[in-house]
Amino acid sequence: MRKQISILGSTGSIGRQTLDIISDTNRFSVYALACHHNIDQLIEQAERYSPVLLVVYDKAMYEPLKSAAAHLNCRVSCGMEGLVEAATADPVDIVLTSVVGSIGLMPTIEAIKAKKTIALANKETLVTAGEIIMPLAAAHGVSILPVDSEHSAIFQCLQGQHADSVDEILLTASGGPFRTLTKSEIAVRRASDALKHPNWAMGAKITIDSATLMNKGLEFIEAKWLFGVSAEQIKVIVHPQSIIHSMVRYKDQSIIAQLGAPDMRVPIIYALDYPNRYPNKLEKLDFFALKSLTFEAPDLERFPCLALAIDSLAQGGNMPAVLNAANEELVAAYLKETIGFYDIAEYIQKAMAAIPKIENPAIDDILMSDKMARVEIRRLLELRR
Ligand SMILES: NC(=O)C1=CN([C@@H]2O[C@H](COP(=O)(O)OP(=O)(O)OC[C@H]3O[C@@H](n4cnc5c(N)ncnc54)[C@H](OP(=O)(O)O)[C@@H]3O)[C@@H](O)[C@H]2O)C=CC1
Ligand SMILES: CC(=O)[C@@H](O)[C@H](O)COP(=O)(O)O
Ligand SMILES: [Mn+2]
Repeated sequence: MRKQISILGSTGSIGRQTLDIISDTNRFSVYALACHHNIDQLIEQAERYSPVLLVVYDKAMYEPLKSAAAHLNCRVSCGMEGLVEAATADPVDIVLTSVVGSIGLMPTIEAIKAKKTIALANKETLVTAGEIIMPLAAAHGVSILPVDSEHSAIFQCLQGQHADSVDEILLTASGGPFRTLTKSEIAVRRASDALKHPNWAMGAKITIDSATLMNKGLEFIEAKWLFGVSAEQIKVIVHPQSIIHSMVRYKDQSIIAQLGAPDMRVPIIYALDYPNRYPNKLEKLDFFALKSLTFEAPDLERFPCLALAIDSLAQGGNMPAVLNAANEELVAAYLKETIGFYDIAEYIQKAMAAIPKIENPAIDDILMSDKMARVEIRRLLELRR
């Protein structure tokens, strides 16, 4: 029986690679495809993959989507209700959450309540509400299968091992495009420079996060919740080649690593077809073509966003949600070239200081904190105009 999959964010980098890799298999049927506003691409995907449901989040695009989909045999929906419908419909087995940003939180929660397997690419979900999501998934007997390459690697390194034999998680980072630059050189780099990731072709937001090392900070928080370790048990190691996708050090000093070419289709299909290893036709990693694998410590002075993310986790409560929402707003501003590289860290810090801390937040507190952080960032950026 083919598994029915809903892809939230099908028009993005992860969504497109997912459709690419599953079209080589006969394991999956596409139940729903969802996007923010790129309905032209959504229609092209629908023509090829024949989903039952198409969703556009932007309500202004609902009528245009309906007209464009008139020749297709599928339902059309919009807004958060549409995303939730895609995430919870009865026939759906797996929900791939590959939207960007904290918008992924509510559909994921509803999918968990509907007992769907979650293939989680959207790291912002666990960053903002990992403390709520993980127990919720456990209570509903739902698996959260990581798609993020490092977390897929760690998950693979943990297979068949006892949780209490883990010493630490070694989370690898490429270091991004500014790894070798001085602070004053980085300070004047623009989004067009930051968008040149050395190893991965990804969406704009995560690519900027890689340049600031916020991506590694978000992944640090994601790892804490996914694998139930303490922050002290997670070490970030800069590994510029992105061949080792992460490692686990065990208490006997054995280290298990997962390696491969930097290709997201590997962790995507691993999550979707877990525990199988689908025999795909992707390029084989050629060890003799690799010059070397190197390692460095992260520099928190040049990349303060990593320290801020770790600090938000130490503060706990709603602070990671505040950090994340502030970062989303600031990355959007950096992409528009209205702020500089180091403004991102500076204003995140300001938002974290301004928003009242909430211990043990409920989902409504998380959503409110997310909103407050965005309002605060917009206010601060308006003031400096
Ligand atoms: N790209 C990668 O290699 C990796 C990505 N991730 C994570 O996966 C997630 C997606 O990243 P990526 O694919 O790069 O991002 P992209 O920017 O390439 O794609 C984002 C996708 O989300 C959709 N989207 C955005 N907002 C909404 C919304 N409100 N409602 C519905 N759909 C929405 C976009 O639709 P539209 O096209 O209409 O704007 C698009 O389909 C992020 O959380 C990222 O951190 C994790 C590891 C690797
Ligand atoms: C492909 C993937 O998982 C990204 O999150 C990637 O890890 C980004 O690279 P760095 O953040 O290590 O630069
Ligand atoms: Mn990653």
